[in-house]
Amino acid sequence: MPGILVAGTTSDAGKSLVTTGLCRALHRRGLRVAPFKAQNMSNNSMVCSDGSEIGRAQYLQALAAGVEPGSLHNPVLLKPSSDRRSFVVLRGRPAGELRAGEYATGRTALAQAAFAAYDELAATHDLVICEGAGSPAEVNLRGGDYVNMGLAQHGRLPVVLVADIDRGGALAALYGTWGLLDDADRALLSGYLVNKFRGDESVLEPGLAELSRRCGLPSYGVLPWLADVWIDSEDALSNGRYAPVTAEEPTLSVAAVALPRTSNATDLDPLESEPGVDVTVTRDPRVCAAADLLVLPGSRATVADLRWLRESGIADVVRDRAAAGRPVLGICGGYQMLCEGIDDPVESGAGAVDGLGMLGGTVRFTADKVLGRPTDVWRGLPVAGYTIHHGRPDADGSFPGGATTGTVTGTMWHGIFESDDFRAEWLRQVAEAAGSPWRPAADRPRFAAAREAMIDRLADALETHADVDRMIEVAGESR
Ligand SMILES: NC(=O)CC[C@H](N)C(=O)O
Repeated sequence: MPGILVAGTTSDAGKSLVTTGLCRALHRRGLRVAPFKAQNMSNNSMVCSDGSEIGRAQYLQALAAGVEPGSLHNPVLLKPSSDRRSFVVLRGRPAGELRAGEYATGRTALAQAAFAAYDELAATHDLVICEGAGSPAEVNLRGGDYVNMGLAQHGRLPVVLVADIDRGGALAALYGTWGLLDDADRALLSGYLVNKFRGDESVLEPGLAELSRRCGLPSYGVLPWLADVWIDSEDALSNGRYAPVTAEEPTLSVAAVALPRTSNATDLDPLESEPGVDVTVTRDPRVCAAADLLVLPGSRATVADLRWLRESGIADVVRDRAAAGRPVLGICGGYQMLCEGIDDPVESGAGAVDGLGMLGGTVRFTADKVLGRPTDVWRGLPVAGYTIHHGRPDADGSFPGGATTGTVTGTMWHGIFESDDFRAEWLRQVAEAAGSPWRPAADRPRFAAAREAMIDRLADALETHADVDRMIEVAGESR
């Protein structure tokens, strides 16, 4: 059965967006389509209904494709805990660690599992839309590659190269990618797609014509810059991802700490989606002190990030805020940091260390990983979340998945702010405690509906600006 590989000339070229949009566009055309990413390196993950853990982006792509998300869609997930070490999730379950030097040697088993997952998807769908990682032109990594050209060769997949024209150098990046591949890999390139374009397309046209003339690759189209499309990202929390609040309305300011090993940064998306709530991702203690709400997000390295928090001066801000009755929220790793003590022979191997002591009890890390999708009712409002952690605090349940003492709250659950009524009511209380005039608007957008609409806008953009027919056609010729 056919497939296609969406590869990027750089990280962040928009592969995930294109893959998501294609999944929806082909699903709308009545095709049985599935997303696939052989290996994702990300700390933004999600728990599927069968308890397996995959990248957030692939989870969303499966929803866009109208299929139940599962570990087949992202068989290998590497969760970096330092620059030289990653936790391995294989077919949705923890499978040890990988160190930087082992990338060439320790990955044969991962490649086999990834190819087997692709074959299974390909056998049961009309079309598999594969997303590459980074750039396929990293020829130094080509030997053990199973996510870019290695996968393309395995499945004989035609490749669509996506280039980000917003950052500049898109033509050179496309030409350079074409030029660096060996003949066998180059033969699989089927065309390119220019992404994030703003301005007059007729100015770009001669550049594309020259590029096509030189490398013989056709253009699949030019996708415009889509300002109002955000997506469950695989990348770490980064400043500038969130649009500032511009209206002359009361605002609730939220400072989210950019921990070095932030995990599940997507927890902030529903807060950002709330009209009048202004989320700033920061490492500045002054911004953390001034905000109405301070959020410590999840972390893939709780003890190391707690040390960083102390060194940054933000731990002092947390203490001052708690003493002054100003709101603080810790999510998962952030909650663990707020507890009295942490006993961690697993993630950091540090043993017993002091926490910030804002919430009670000791967090105990165990080798087995908690993966779940719990639900609760808080003040009559339904709350749903998901759990991905080794460390278990003594949560007293005074808050879903956690505890509240005064204005300091912790939860082990990710994704809880996607529960619309709960989000509004909790933020209303935060605004009151912080002395902010912000109140939730009656006609607030529902988060899941907003995300669905975004997926549809992506599909519309592809149908309008890209040659989707030709992509289906070349995919059909792949085997
Ligand atoms: N998702 C998280 O924040 C995980 C917290 C911590 N690293 C743990 O495994 O327990």
